Amino acid sequence: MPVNFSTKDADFEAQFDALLNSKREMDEDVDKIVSDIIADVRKRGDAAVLDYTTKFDRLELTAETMRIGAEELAAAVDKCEPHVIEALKLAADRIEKFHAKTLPDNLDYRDEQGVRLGSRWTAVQAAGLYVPGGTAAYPSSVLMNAIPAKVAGVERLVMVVPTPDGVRNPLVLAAAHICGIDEVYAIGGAQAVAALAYGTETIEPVDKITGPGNAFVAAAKRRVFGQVGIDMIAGPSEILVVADHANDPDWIAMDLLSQAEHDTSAQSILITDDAGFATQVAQAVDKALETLPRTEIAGQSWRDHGAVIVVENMDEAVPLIDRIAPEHLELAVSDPDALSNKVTNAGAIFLGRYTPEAIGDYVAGPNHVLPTARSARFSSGLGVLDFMKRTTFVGCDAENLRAIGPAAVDLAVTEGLGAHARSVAIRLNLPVED
Ligand SMILES: NC(=O)c1ccc[n+]([C@@H]2O[C@H](COP(=O)([O-])OP(=O)(O)OC[C@H]3O[C@@H](n4cnc5c(N)ncnc54)[C@H](O)[C@@H]3O)[C@@H](O)[C@H]2O)c1
Ligand SMILES: N[C@H](CO)Cc1c[nH]c[nH+]1
Ligand SMILES: [Zn+2]
Repeated sequence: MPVNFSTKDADFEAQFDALLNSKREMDEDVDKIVSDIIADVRKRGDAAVLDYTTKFDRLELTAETMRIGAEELAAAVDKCEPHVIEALKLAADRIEKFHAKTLPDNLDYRDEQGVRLGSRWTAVQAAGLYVPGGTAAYPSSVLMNAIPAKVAGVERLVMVVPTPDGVRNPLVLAAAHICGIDEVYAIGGAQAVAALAYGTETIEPVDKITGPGNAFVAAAKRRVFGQVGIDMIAGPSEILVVADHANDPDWIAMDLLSQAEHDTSAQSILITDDAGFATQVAQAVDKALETLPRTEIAGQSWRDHGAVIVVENMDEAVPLIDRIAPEHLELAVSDPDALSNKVTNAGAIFLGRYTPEAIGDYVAGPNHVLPTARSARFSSGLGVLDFMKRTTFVGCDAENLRAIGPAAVDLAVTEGLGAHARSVAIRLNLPVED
C-alpha cells in the first residue's frame, strides 16, 4: 500500500520528511557499481563497454556492430506503421517550434563610458544523447534530446540507446533518422555514459551528456560531471497530482499510474483536500492495475513509493509541492492558474483537468526530460540552453580605459596582485604603489 497521511495527523511532519528522504535511486550500492563501471571503461575502453553490454543487456556486440549504421536508421522508417511515423513527425514539429522560441538573444552594447560589452551564445561542439531503453523503448526521448540540440546548432550528435537482448526498436531508430542523428550506438547504462564522457577506441568523447535514464544512468551522469557537462539529474519518473473531489477518480488514477509504469523506482503522489476522494482514487488505481500491460512495474512503484496526502484546503498544498519539488505537477482543480502561480519548485506544470501529464511526454512541445529527486529546486527541464554556452566580451579604447581603469588598479593593489595592477596602469601611464 502507498503511504497515506493527512496534515491533521500529529506526526505529519515526520511522515512528510520520511517521504522526502525516501531513497528511490541514489543508494550507495548503485553509486559503487557505477563508479566501478566507469573506472573499467576508462581503463579498458571498448572491451569494457562490450562486456557490460553482454552482462546487462544480454547481447554480444563488437566494436563494429555496436554502431547502428545510417542505412539501418533510414530503413527503420519503413518498418514502422505510417500513422505512428506521422505521430512522431507531429510531435517533432511541435517540439521544434516550442524550442525555437527559446533561443537566447546575444547582447552587444556600449555603456555610459562607451565601453563595449556583450555576450554571445554558441553551441557545444559535440553532445551525447542518452535515450533510455532498458525496460521500454523511448522514441519520444530521441526527439526530446535531439531537437533542442539541433535548434542550438550542435555539430556532432551521438546517441546511445541500450537494446536488451539485441532488440532494436524501429521507431527509436526512425526517430534518430528523422532528427538527423547519424552516430548511434546500441549501448546503455553507466558504460554508455562513461564511453561518451571519456571516449573509447571507437567512440570519440563528447562535451555534454543529456537525457534521462534509470538510477544507474543518473548516478553515472553525476559521476562524469566535470569531465563533461550534464543537463541535470533526470532519473526515475515522478508525478504529483493535486486534485479536488470534482475529478473523475479513474482519470486521476491513470495519471498516477502513467508515471508509476516507467520504473519500479518511479514515484506517484496524490494531494487532495477530500479524504473520500483519496479513497476512491486508491480503489481506482487498484482496479486500473488489473488492466495495464506494465502492471508489475506500476504496481510495485505505487506500493513502494506511492503516497496520498490529505490537506485541509488547497492553499495548504502549496508549501508541500515546493518541498517535494516534483518532476511533473498536475493541477486538476477548477482554477489551476491560482495554484500554479504560487508554486516555485516543479519541473513542468500541467494545468487543469484536461491536461494529463502524458500529453507533455509526447506532443505538447516543452521537453519531457525533466529534473527528478527534488532537483527541480535548482534545475530545469532540458532545453536549447543546455546545448549552448555564453561567452561575454569587453572592448575598451584609450578614453574609456582611462575612465574605468584606475578603479581596477586600486582593486588589484588591494588584492596584492601587482601584475594585474600594472597591466592596466601601463596603458594609462599611471604609477602603481604596491
Ligand atoms: N526524468 C525524465 O525526464 C525521464 C524521461 C524518460 C524516462 N525516464 C526514466 O528513465 C528510466 C528508463 O529506465 P530503463 O531501465 O528502462 O532504461 P535505461 O536505458 O535508463 O537503463 C538500462 C540500462 O541500465 C543498466 N542496468 C540495469 N540494471 C543494472 C545493474 N543491476 N547494474 C548496472 N547497470 C544496470 C544497463 O546497462 C541497461 O542497459 C526510467 O527510470 C524512467 O522513469 C526519466
Ligand atoms: N514521463 C517521462 C519523463 O519522466 C518521459 C516519457 C517518455 N515516454 C513516456 N514518458
Ligand atoms: Zn512518461
